[in-house]
Amino acid sequence: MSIELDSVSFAYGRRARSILSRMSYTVPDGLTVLLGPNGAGKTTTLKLAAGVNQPDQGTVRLGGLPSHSKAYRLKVAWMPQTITAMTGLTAREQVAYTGWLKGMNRRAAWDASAEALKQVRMTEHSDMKAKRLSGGQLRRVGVACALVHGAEVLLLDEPTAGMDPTQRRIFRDLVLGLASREVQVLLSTHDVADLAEEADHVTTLTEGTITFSGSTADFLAHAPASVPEARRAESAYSALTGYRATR
Ligand SMILES: Nc1ncnc2c1ncn2[C@@H]1O[C@H](COP(=O)(O)OP(=O)(O)OP(=O)(O)O)[C@@H](O)[C@H]1O
Repeated sequence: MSIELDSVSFAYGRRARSILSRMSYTVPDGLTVLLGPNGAGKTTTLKLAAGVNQPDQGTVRLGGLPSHSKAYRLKVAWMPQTITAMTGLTAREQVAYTGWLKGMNRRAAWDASAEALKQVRMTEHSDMKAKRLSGGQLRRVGVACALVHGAEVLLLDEPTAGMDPTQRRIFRDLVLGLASREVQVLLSTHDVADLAEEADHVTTLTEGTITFSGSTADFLAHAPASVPEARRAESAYSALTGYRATR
């Protein structure tokens, strides 16, 4: 079962220009990296896929469930670009609270919170006030919030932005582990080197248009044969979009 955007159009406001026009896209299985430059429409696409925003035209569905339904939102978890630490709450309380908001009872949310924090390797910080966590730690709490209610699809918006190389590595291993446990993951980034080579699929978005969606092998095949292995993802991205990759 996959999220399907069917001929979706979206503008921020009635008179605003359309950010997406008749976009059709099926989120692939496994781990997909959504690549695109600043302003390409990655966040907009993820918010539509999460049911946070509704399309002006077209439909967003998961196995027949429309994205405005509660059942849809229970199957899908979205991690926004900015995670807000809740004043006064510990990391564990913040994650449990998110589970409770998703409809879990208090006990289940409390237990699931510990499990989700374990998955993101934050157990030792679970009793720290969320406000006192570092940016990278707070992002991991954000992932735990996305994991807490056992969603089938995780939509992660620029989850590695602002992380140092060590945190990036921890995060990369975490995401790879999640996707291998049969959770569908769609992760946006403008850092091509991030995960593109380890992902199962790559989708590129340029000015609101999907310019490529396919297997990672097919994506990398767009790099000229002469390009060294370490630069293949960046080169394939430039060949497909005309944009230089950023780091
Ligand atoms: N709330 C908003 N109101 C009006 N316009 C918006 C709003 N959010 C985004 N936009 C516009 O929509 C377009 C796509 O933005 P979006 O955030 O989806 O891109 P993105 O690919 O996620 O970019 P970034 O990598 O910078 O996060 C941009 O032109 C942006 O200015």
